[in-house]
Amino acid sequence: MLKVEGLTKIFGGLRAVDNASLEVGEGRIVALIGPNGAGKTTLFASIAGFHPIDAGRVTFAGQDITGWPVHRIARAGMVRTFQITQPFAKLSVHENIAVGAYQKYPQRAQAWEHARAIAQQVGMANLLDQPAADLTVAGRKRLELARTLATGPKLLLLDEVMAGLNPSEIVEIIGIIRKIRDSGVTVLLIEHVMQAVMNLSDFIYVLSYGKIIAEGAPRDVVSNPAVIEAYLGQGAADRIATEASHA
Ligand SMILES: Nc1ncnc2c1ncn2[C@@H]1O[C@H](COP(=O)(O)OP(=O)(O)OP(=O)(O)O)[C@@H](O)[C@H]1O
Repeated sequence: MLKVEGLTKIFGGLRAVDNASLEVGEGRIVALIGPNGAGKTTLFASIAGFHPIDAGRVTFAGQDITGWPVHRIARAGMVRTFQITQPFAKLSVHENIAVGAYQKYPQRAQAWEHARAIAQQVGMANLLDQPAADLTVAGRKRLELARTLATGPKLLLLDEVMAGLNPSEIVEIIGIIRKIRDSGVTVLLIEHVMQAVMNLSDFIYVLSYGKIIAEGAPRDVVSNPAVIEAYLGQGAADRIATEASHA
């Protein structure tokens, strides 16, 4: 479904993403993890057309989409969420979701009904009439998810949709994301909540200083010494192994 080859994005002198390659197969949930500032959001934005890239190629659903503008990529079926959610505060939850739904259903009545179905899918059916401004953090995260989902994507790029949620809210959103995948939408997600990453992902890529330093099944990736070093600093993998042998 998505293939990224050798993507590089430079800001000034900084290689925020450095020759990164990844693939997301149809129907999968793939995670992109890495320490703060590793370049995850930049990679997402570059894939989805928000930044011009300095090198590399992005292929989506069989088409070379490198250099396409955001709206054309979105129309082709790839949409992203934002870490900082910006709903239309004065509009209701229903209206906010309908804004996304219009891209798929130009007729008002259909968009309205589709928005209702999406609200149901993300557990917001009882909040339809609330102004977005009144939502909790968890509610705003769901609304962001709903707005993008309402556009009818083939591939959803989710940027830290669990940040700021409490443990029970995380469990709920894990269930929602799994259901979204089961409904036929492929998912690529950036996430710091490891419980969720381990629980949800079929495959993980690890980014550090702009480079993909590891990839594989969740269990293999978290025990990879290069990944432990990237998160905890140089020598950490050895220290953990030594402590484990003394335990
Ligand atoms: N528009 C920009 N202009 C200049 N530098 C940028 C820009 N956007 C990001 N950067 C820099 O690129 C690097 C990667 O940032 P990015 O936000 O992609 O990391 P991240 O892995 O998503 O981090 P986090 O997990 O904290 O969200 C950082 O050093 C950041 O300061």
